Amino acid sequence: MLLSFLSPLHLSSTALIPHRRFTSAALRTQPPPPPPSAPPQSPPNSLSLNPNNLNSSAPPPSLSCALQCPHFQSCSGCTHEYDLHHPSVVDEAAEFFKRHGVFDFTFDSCRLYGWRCRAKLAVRGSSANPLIGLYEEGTHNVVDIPECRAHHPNINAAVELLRKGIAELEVEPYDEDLGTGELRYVQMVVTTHMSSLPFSERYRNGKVQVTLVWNSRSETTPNSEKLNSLANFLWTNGGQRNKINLIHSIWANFQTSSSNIIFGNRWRHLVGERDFWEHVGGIDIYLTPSSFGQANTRAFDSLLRKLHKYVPYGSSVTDLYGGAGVIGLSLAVTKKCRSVRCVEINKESKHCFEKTVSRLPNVGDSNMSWHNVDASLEPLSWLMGSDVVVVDPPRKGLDDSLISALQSLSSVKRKAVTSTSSASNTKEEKRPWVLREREGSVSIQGSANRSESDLLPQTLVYISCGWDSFKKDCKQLLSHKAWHLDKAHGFNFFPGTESIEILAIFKRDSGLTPKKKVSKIKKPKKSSRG
Ligand SMILES: C[S@@+](CC[C@H](N)C(=O)[O-])C[C@H]1O[C@@H](n2cnc3c(N)ncnc32)[C@H](O)[C@@H]1O
Repeated sequence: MLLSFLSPLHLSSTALIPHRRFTSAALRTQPPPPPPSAPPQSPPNSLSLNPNNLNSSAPPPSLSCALQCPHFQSCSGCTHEYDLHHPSVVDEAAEFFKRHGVFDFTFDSCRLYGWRCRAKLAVRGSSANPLIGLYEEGTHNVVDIPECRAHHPNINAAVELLRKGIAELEVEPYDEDLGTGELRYVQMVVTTHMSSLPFSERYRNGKVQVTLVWNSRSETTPNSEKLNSLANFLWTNGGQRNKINLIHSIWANFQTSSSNIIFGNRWRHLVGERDFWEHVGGIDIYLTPSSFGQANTRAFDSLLRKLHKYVPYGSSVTDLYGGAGVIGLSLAVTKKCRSVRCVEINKESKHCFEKTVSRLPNVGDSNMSWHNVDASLEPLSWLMGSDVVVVDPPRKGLDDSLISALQSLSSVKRKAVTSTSSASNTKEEKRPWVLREREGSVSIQGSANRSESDLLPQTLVYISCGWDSFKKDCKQLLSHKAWHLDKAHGFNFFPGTESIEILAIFKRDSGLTPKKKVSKIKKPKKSSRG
């Protein structure tokens, strides 16, 4: 049997193995959790860590930053119950960066509760008693998590509405062993972008886009009537005409495969607003239910705002592993970039890129493009022509070919590369992968027309969700003396776990041994008195 543990931690379309839990049952005290609609405040946000103090004896667990979730022992989502504001990997990270010359690593503890704006949940059990949640660790038993402390409160509210709908309409949850039943999974994604509300009320009033993963090939199969009834139930009882006004829209995804892949290829918009917008990094971004999206909207916004500080105005930026180009486009607007090229393997993101560009303010001068390309093929051609390269790879880290290209930049003979570069050579192109790439590209020409093909990146921005792969990649980049680490920051993207998001800024070394400065010996001034 295929192992498939559904974990909320990461965002692939397959289920993942949950983290091992490190906790002492004896430490578990049970004060009643505060109501989900009023999450307690996070502690002060940005902590500057002094690595010299990090080994002092650990303070006793404090309830002020404790998870206090009734599902903690059974659900596989969270692995840590105490000190949510300071996962222990932060201390290791501070030490690591200190060893590599960065002494002012900071960690932003972000929002500790109600932070998850994107969740994929399995639906099992029976129509009279549906279970909607994650797998118990090491099993395929789904645990109901109605009071999850990580979920945005409106995800929990939408799950409760779904539970009622399943019972009332006698919708059959999926049976993994038999392959029978109707509803397999549900994805809930919250948008907090409601410009009609004052900023302080937007997060709390987030609306939920619901995707029902239905066990049939398409909307024409006999059981699709039940799907429409369930969508109508949710919309009537939680849509914009209802006073609860909780649901943004309802989509269906059709999946009959017996594998552990959550989504099939067929998506249908059923009811509510089709367009889904969020606001991060100073821009409105467009997402479809099938797009990659960060689960922790607020923490991602903090990371982007920090990142803006390291990109000079008017830069030329390449955004590798760029998804729908959120990072690149956010820089295009806030830093008035001359050019932004986004490189992404998933062609589904192209539409989101185009829609996002359509709402960007004041980017008249900027050339912006999106390319449906594997970043590991011909990576040098994407590095050339930019001052700043941003990489935001999946958890496994950078592809080897990209690391080699980054290591070799100093020795690149500019002319030789630009003449063969797929990004710059438009004449008589015969290479099939380049031709395919052009077909999958979108290009928005601004008025900036300076030739940039001979630029070499001076700054590398590495955004990482995989601490182990980051350490490995970082050591490789530093070992060739091609780059040095300049700054590093951590963000609490997944409170309750040992995963943190890293923003690291590397600067390129020329590869030349610096010439010794000839010190000018000042002649002593002659005293006017002789
Ligand atoms: C962590 S996500 C980051 C997405 C985007 N930067 C964002 O914040 O929305 C990693 C992205 O890399 C893409 N990806 C994975 N392997 C790739 C490759 N070899 N070449 C280009 N993109 C790739 C994935 O499809 C995914 O969209």
